[in-house]
Order: sequence, then C-alpha cells, then structure tokens
Amino acid sequence: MENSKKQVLLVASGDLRLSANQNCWPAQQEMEAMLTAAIEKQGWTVKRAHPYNNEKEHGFIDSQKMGIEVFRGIDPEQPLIVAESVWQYTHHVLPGLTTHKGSILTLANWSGTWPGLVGMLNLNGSLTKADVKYSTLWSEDFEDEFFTQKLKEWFETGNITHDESHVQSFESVTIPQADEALGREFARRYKTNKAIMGVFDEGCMGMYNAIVPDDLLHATGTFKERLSQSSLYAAMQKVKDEEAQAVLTWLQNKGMHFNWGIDAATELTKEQTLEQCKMYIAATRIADEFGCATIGIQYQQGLKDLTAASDLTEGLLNNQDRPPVFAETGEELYAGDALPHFNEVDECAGLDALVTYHLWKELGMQGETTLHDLRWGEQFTGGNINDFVWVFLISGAAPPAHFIDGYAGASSERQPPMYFRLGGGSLKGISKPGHIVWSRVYVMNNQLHCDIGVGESVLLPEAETQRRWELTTPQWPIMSATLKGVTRNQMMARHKANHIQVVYADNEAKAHQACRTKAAAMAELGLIVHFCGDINWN
Ligand SMILES: C[C@H](O)[C@@H](O)[C@@H](O)C(=O)CO
Repeated sequence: MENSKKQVLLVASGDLRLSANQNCWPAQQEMEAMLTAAIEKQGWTVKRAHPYNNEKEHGFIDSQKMGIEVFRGIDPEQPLIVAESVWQYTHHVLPGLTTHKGSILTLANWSGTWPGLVGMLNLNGSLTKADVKYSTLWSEDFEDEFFTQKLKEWFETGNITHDESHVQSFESVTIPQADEALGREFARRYKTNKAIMGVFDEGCMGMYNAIVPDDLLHATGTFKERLSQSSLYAAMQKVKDEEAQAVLTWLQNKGMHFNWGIDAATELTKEQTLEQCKMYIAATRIADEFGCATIGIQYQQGLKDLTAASDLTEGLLNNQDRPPVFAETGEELYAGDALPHFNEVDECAGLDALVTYHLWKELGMQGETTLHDLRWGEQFTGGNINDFVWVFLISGAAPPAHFIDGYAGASSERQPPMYFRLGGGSLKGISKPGHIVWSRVYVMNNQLHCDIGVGESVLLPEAETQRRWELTTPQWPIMSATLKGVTRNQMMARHKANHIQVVYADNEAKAHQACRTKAAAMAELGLIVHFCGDINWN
C-alpha cells in the first residue's frame, strides 16, 4: 500500500447516547491497545484521528456533525481503520468514508461484551449500499494467524480477500420444479396484490443499510406508508387503562413472567409494562387504519424520550397467538394472525419477514419470524454438538412461538438503563431447538439481494446458555444457532448487515425445501438471490 510514513489512521464511531459511550469506553480502549500492538509488529504506526474527550469521558465520534469535522481534518489519501468494540451509529462516519480515498478497513474485536461486531456489520452493510470500497477483519486477541495474515495482506495491497466459496448464485443451480413453481407463483400473487409496509420514523440509529430506496421496494410490490412515532404516542394516550390491563392479564394467564421491581430508573415496573401494552394496542390500531401488512417501530430515537421501550409490542405482534386487539368499534384486528414487525425499522428485514410469514403458511408451517443481531459466537463441543455456535441476540423481543415453552418460557426484564432511560421490558426466552432457514435482504449496486441458507437452533446445556447470556446482554432473547456449511469467518466476511432473519421449519428436509422455495419467491420478486452454505438440491 502506498504510504511513505507507514502510518494508519484510526477512528472509532460510537453511540449517540452518552451513557452508552461512557460505559463502553474501557472495552474500546482495551481493544485499541491490542490492535495498536499488532499493527506496530508489522512495522506501521497508528494515529488516532480524534482525541479522548475529557468532558464527555469517552473517545468516540458521537454524532454525524463531529464525524464530518474529524474527516475534514485528516489526509483523505491515508489508509484508515474504523475500529469497533461497541454498537455504533454508522451515519457518524459514513459522510467521511464516502469521500475517503485511502484504503478503508473496518475492524472489530471478537467479543460479546458489547455489540461491536454488530456495529461493524452494520457499517459493512451500509458501506456496501453506499458503494464505498472497504475491507473487513476481526480478532479475539489480535495475535492469531488469520488476523495477522489478513492484516499483512491489507498493508501490502490495500485489500483483503476472504473465502466466499460457500456462496452460489440462485441462477447457477437447478432446484426441483415443484419448489420453483410454488415460490414463483406465491411471489406473482404477492406482487399483484401489493402490500403496505408501515414505517414509524424511517432511519434508526444511523443504519443507512436498513433504508430501502422506494423504487426498489415498489418493484417487489411493496409500498411504504410513512408513519410517525408522534402519532403512535398520541394514539397510546387514547387507549383505556382497562384495555392495557386486559393485555397484561392475557399474558399472565399464559404463564409469562414479568420481572418487576420498584425503582423505575433501574428496574422494570408494572407501570412501564402497562405503557407497553398500550403501545401494542395503539400500534395495531394504526396498522389497521393504514392497511399495513407489516410495521416497524424504531423507538431508539424520539420515542425513547417519551415512553417505555417498544420491545414487548414487537415480540407480541410477531406471534400468531397474541392478546386480542379490538378497534374502537369492537371488531378484532388481524384476528388469529401475526402482524410481522421489523425491529429498528430495518426495511430489508421487513420485506423478508412479510414474505416469509405468508409463504410459510402456504407451506403448511408456522411462520413466526424475527430478526436477531449477529452478536458473537464460540465453538461448542458437548453432547451431540461439535460446531461453531452463534449467539443470535436481539435487543428486546422475539416471538414467544420461538421459545422453549412459548409464553410460559418467556419473561420480561428491564431494558438496560444505559440504552433505555425510560425502561420497559424485553420479551425474552431461549429459542427452542429445531431446524431453521436464515436469510438477509440487502442493497448492493442499487439492487436488492438476498443471502439465504439453512441452520439449526441448538439446545446448549443450561449453564452454557447462561454463560453466553452473561457474556453478552442477559435481558435479551437468545438463539444458539449453527449455520450449515458456513464457517465463522465466511459468515463475517460475507454478511452485509447487523441483523439476520430466522424462521423455523418442521424438520430438516422441510427446512431445505422451504429454503429453496423462498429463494425462488425472492428471485421472482426481482431480488438477486445467493445460496449460502450446504443446501440439498432435491
Ligand atoms: C440497544 C442497542 O442500541 C441495540 O439496539 C443494538 O445493539 C442493536 O440491536 C443493533 O442491531
């Protein structure tokens, strides 16, 4: 790589919330120290492009405004590393990265403590959508052979090549005629009927990749209804106390546990839960009013300053068996059905969830689906498992149909105060063992793409699940997943989003069949589909 000084710039994008940046700063410092040592071993030096801020007590770029200023002050030709060990808002650094001319490397530490890998994956998906060239890398201790070799490659060539031999384009394989016909016929009907996607305040936490350009979505037969979280809040005020109580009673009768305390600043309170029940009713009513087939509430900007977290609402909406919601006229809304919800208004996930939920029903299977963060993972050996087991974890809610014992296995715990000042509970549980289809819709070259594969939600010993929870965020729902024919590094190199979509299939053969059928449906909707990992072709 051309750089006579052999000096690389380092930037660190952070959260917008001061509390999160302060809490997570020690992990970032520790990571930067290890990274700097590794870089120096290869004969290069590191220059931090922005200093530690004594007043704020952290050293992150914490706004788009600050990010643009930082990039104004650096040499645009110099190689640059974006180093992440925390959840970050991509738009803090995206403007600068779009015009940076030197090689860009996104990098994260292999740690579950904070969602740093998740932050880097969001950055990767966003840079892909923005058509910015970048390389990407990760490491646990910055001393392993894989990391050392790849870093060397980047210093020498300004680029890193990863193994993507697990990917095959849909076009290049032949799937059974029956699967293809079913998927395509479903998609043709979807396109003809058209669907409305309700978006409560577009663009969550700088996730540029999660916004699908309208024309791309229109080509699939999906149309956005831009809704406002202010209207949602206003509608919540109109929900009667007894209606909220009826939702809560329904959940308690199903055996769901609420981990209530009394200190609202740090504990979940019954009042917070009742507010969440009001949001569940209000969101369903608005969805019905606008004819939405799916909705997404972003919560983490705007609504977070007004009311308890949206998670309970999100998890319930995604479940077919859920507390009934009635219109003010008395009619039950979306009776007997889920209303697929896409967390953090991730519109790519919204399209995926909508297609999946309805396709699964036609395949005669339960269609409850959710996104998770691709949070972290480790090899696990024990019982009949000897595989790399991912921690799929989402910041609040998954449908109870995914959990061991359903609602009776579900609990609601207070959202961590550093992210969620006004509290509200999660909808948490351990995802039951079973075969899954995983996928991700993303934007690349101004076209919609879909990566799809099969996997398994595995049952780890209780102590191991607990250990993984303690190493990450124990308040959030977990799925321990293996991906068929995809290694850890292949997944990290390829995946273009912080989120991954999952849905269960009745058995292994049906997972493969449904994966093929969904791929055909997505292709018919106009997406460019890529099979990832081992899929049976017949
Ligand atoms: C609470 C955090 O902001 C989370 O929402 C974040 O870690 C994510 O889930 C990102 O997908």
